[in-house]
Amino acid sequence: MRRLFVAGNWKMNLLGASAKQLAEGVAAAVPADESAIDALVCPPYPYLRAVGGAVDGSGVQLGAQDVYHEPEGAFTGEVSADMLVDVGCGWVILGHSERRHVIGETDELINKKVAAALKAGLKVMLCVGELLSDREANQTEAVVDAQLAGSLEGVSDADMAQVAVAYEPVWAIGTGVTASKEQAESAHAHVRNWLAGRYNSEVAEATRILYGGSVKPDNAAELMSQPNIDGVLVGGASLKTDLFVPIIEAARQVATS
Ligand SMILES: O=C(CO)COP(=O)(O)O
Repeated sequence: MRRLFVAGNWKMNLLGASAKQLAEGVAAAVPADESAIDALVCPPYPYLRAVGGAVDGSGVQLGAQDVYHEPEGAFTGEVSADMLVDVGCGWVILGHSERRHVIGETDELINKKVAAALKAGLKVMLCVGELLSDREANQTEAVVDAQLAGSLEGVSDADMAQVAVAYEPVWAIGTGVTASKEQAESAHAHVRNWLAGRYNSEVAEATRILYGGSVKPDNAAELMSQPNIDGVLVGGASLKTDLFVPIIEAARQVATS
């Protein structure tokens, strides 16, 4: 049975005081002995330590939004996987559509980052998802397949225990347009099928596939009730305690119903 996973991607939002306050609010909703669900917050790099301190002793895990693949050296502005581990991160988001489409990251670069993160002991939340134009051209599955294949090149069956996939259709991110539960479930089932083909049925069954794209308290339970949707990666609604905590509660309700 896959454990439902609620993750917050704070993107480039908040400042020190508001980040700490939000983290405290989320921590208060997830006790250290939380048994039903997993919860994760991914603040910007400068606030990792403070947010890590605020969630320490709760059931909330800490993650970063990116990493660089080189271990150390003359890479101005970049942050290594060992640095993320050193400041208390357990997870890193990789391949987010904003990094693919705004910053211009390729599957090849994302693949190097995946390898570096896994080598350092970080768990990876690998994001994939199609543009609206891809969906309209009936290319959703081909695009997702290519992203998975490129990003997971060289990642072993055993490594996959440390990887979760987030399906985030780009047209649903920050737009208020959520994929319908049928659209999301269909894409998730496709990803699981891809995992079964590339790896095996055990890996496919065990890997968590999260949905991301305009998740809100009022659509979270419906999405997470789908058989292949194992959680949500939340952007905008993860920035407010009174939106993110109800999504955590929705997950708990689905998990225990
Ligand atoms: O990109 C996302 C999470 O990584 C989703 O963002 P929104 O929830 O703001 O649509």
